[in-house]
Amino acid sequence: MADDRRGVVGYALLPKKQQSFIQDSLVSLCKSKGVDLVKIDQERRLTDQGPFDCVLHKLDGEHWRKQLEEFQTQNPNSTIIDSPASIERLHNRISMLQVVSELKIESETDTFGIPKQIVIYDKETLFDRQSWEFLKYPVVAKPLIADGSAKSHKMALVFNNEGLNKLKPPIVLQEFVNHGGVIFKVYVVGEFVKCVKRKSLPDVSEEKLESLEGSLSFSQVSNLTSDERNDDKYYKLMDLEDTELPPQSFITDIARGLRRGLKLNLFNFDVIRDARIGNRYLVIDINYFPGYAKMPGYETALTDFFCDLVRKSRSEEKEKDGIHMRQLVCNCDVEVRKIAINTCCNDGEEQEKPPILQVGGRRRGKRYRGGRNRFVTSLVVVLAS
Ligand SMILES: Nc1ncnc2c1ncn2[C@@H]1O[C@H](COP(=O)(O)OP(=O)(O)OP(=O)(O)O)[C@@H](O)[C@H]1O
Ligand SMILES: O=P(O)(O)O[C@H]1[C@H](OP(=O)(O)O)[C@@H](OP(=O)(O)O)[C@@H](O)[C@@H](O)[C@@H]1OP(=O)(O)O
Ligand SMILES: [Mg+2]
Ligand SMILES: [Mg+2]
Repeated sequence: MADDRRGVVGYALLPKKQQSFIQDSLVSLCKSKGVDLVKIDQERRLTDQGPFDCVLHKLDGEHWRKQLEEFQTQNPNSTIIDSPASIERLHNRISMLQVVSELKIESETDTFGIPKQIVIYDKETLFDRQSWEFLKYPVVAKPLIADGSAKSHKMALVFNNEGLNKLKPPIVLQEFVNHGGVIFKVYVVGEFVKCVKRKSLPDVSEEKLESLEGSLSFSQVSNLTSDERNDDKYYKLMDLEDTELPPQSFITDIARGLRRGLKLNLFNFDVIRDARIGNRYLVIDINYFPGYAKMPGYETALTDFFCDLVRKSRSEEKEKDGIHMRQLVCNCDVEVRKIAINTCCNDGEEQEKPPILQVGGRRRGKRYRGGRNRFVTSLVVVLAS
């Protein structure tokens, strides 16, 4: 780490996410690099907890947003990963993919985009086939809202008009693009980018389309376990090994562009290769804070990212507002504690000392913001030089 203090990353996650993400292997690798992962108590005010160099979260709601705002105001040097406003954009399947259309990436061999799609708000428009005649069957019907609920993952592959009856607007109708039954999931962790293959829905040929009835409902296909897939003849025939990954540099360019455009650090996106064209890639979904534990080498990628964040927030701390500051960092035992407080605290002292810009530390497991106190166990004092 940049200084002697250990980095602290506070996390606020739903129980399921916490269980999959906060694994011992990640916690101990972070620890060995000087960063502690600390669970945020969601029952208590965020501003009463910490200090945190970084707050990592996947929680929604106005109450939580307010907590984050308040925390950021009181702790301008801490980083919130990621900002609720940026995450919000991914909760709507139209705004989610808009950013892809705005990307400009040069490649001589490959192209990218999104499938043709339309948002349908009511049944009238849904059954008015003319209003979306530019879409050919089959189409995928997706709930417009992608808020992480089970409902928001419930999709239908619609083969003909008959299949429209079961749909419940607001939905996005998206052209189903044949892609060889394999989807590419691209995981992004700050600068880090990793592309993996997963099973997807199989291609639908024109002949098959004619014989298929109405629609097929499905949910989180690429998350099914191999047992679940093998039990179902629909998925049995596909083979991942034979599929070539998309060019790494092309995918990395898209990932970097999306990261900038979305102002997000932790997300993944699903890409399919259009079987009709071969070198055309379509982004069909973007997810905030996905299942990183399924990504090979997730511990290293995340640990490097956290270390980087801590380093950056500390160097910003020192050069904030153009003032060069000195930091006194003490992990106090009784004697050092006395000396540190006597040396640093302004109260009642007349001798010349550099002005104190910021005092922080821990007292009986709580945050300490200055003043004399003999129970302070660690102290960070920022002095103007
Ligand atoms: N336009 C499309 N063309 C072909 N297949 C598609 C298309 N859209 C979705 N799929 C298939 O349906 C699956 C689910 O779609 P999508 O990724 O949009 O849903 P999701 O519930 O948001 O998924 P995730 O679990 O990744 O959040 C995809 O993984 C892919 O297999
Ligand atoms: O864990 P969470 O509940 O956040 O679920 C996320 C899930 O991760 P998991 O594998 O840990 O379940 C992700 O899987 P991968 O893309 O990485 O395969 C993806 O399906 C996200 O869309 C889910 O987020 P949601 O859209 O529901 O918010
Ligand atoms: Mg997806
Ligand atoms: Mg999704």
